[in-house]
Amino acid sequence: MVNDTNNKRVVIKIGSSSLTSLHGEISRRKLEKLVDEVVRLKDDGHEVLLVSSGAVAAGYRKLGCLTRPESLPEKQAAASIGQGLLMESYSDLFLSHGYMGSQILITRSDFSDEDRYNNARNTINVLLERGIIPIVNENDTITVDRLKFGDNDTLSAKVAGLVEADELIILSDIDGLYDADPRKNEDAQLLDTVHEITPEIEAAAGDPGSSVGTGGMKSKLDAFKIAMASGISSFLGKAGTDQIVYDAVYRNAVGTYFEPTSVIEDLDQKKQWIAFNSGPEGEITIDHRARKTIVDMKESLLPMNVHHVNGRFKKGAVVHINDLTGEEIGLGIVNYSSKQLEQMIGLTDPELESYEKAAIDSKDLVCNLEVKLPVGV
Ligand SMILES: Nc1ncnc2c1ncn2[C@@H]1O[C@H](COP(=O)(O)OP(=O)(O)O)[C@@H](O)[C@H]1O
Ligand SMILES: N[C@@H](CCC(=O)OP(=O)(O)O)C(=O)O
Repeated sequence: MVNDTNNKRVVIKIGSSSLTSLHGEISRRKLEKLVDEVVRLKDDGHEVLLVSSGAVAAGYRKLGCLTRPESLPEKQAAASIGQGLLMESYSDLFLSHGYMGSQILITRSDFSDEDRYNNARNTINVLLERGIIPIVNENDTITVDRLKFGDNDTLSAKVAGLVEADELIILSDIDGLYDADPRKNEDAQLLDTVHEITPEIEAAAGDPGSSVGTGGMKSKLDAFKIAMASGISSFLGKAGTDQIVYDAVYRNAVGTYFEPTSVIEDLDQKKQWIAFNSGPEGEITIDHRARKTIVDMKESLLPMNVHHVNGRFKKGAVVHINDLTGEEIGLGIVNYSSKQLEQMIGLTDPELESYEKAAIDSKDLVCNLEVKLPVGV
């Protein structure tokens, strides 16, 4: 994080429709506008990281497709062309202002492995501290569907958590979050501040607004939930509006501000990784009393509280924790393999004494209540 308290670490996510024309070309004008704003923030001393979509949208035409392709191999081939073109344009524009951009392509599996996750953080920190503008996108060309983040909205929130950003700004083709899908309801009202993403707000979120957008408002809400639980202030506003990014950082912009969750402690880096990035490998079931211990009293889960084990996992794996009704309570990192845990079930207290460690330490345990969203988003 930057040292001067006035200077912020800002993550800006921009969608495909805000960077490209309808005909599958990069819009130099749109890109220039964004770059000008980033440059202004940099000149003010802020650190800026961009999460930029647009690889598929910028490449499909050059691939010979008249419209955005549907098939995965064609989308991936288009991204392979478009990503290079996007980076070329960003680099040119940033260099013309004396700044340097750098490319970072991430897959979901890079984030589900804790070492690679920490490594990504170290690399990005070096770039930010040296004044470079990292430009992140999903590694679309090689990622198979089931391993995709899927949309850059949640990717941007996970990246903001990774680098402990102060602000996450998501730019879209709409000027904020409305209390109803504005395409279906002309009386829909813009919400200027959101403290909690309630079921009513979720019900009002619809699909993408353009033929090139992928996430829609639903994926933006998932992103804001992650940011809020990670203690990051966020903003949703309309790309292309005059100095929207600059004004959002100084809280003068028209749009929707999402406040970090205050009733809940911010998740530390380890818990953020467990909750939002890890790939759980199995399940353990615990009883009602143990649920109280870990959820209400925030204590470690002891081996004697493990009722049932599902799946094969090693010590150090992340597992789902369920109660006896099957409801998920949270996620945690186990200190024992599934085989060891199974052997412990049914042992008496004195027999369990030889196992010195908890089944899951409280520092490695995230409960749904803590993050107020389905864990593992
Ligand atoms: N409650 C809502 N408030 C605002 N926009 C909404 C809402 N529900 C659905 N939308 C639609 O979501 C679109 C933005 O998502 P998307 O098309 O994925 O944008 P982008 O390509 O900028 O990421 C808006 O254009 C709007 O039509
Ligand atoms: N990674 C993809 C974009 C994925 C995505 O979320 O797109 P968008 O909804 O336009 O932000 C690309 O660069 O084409």
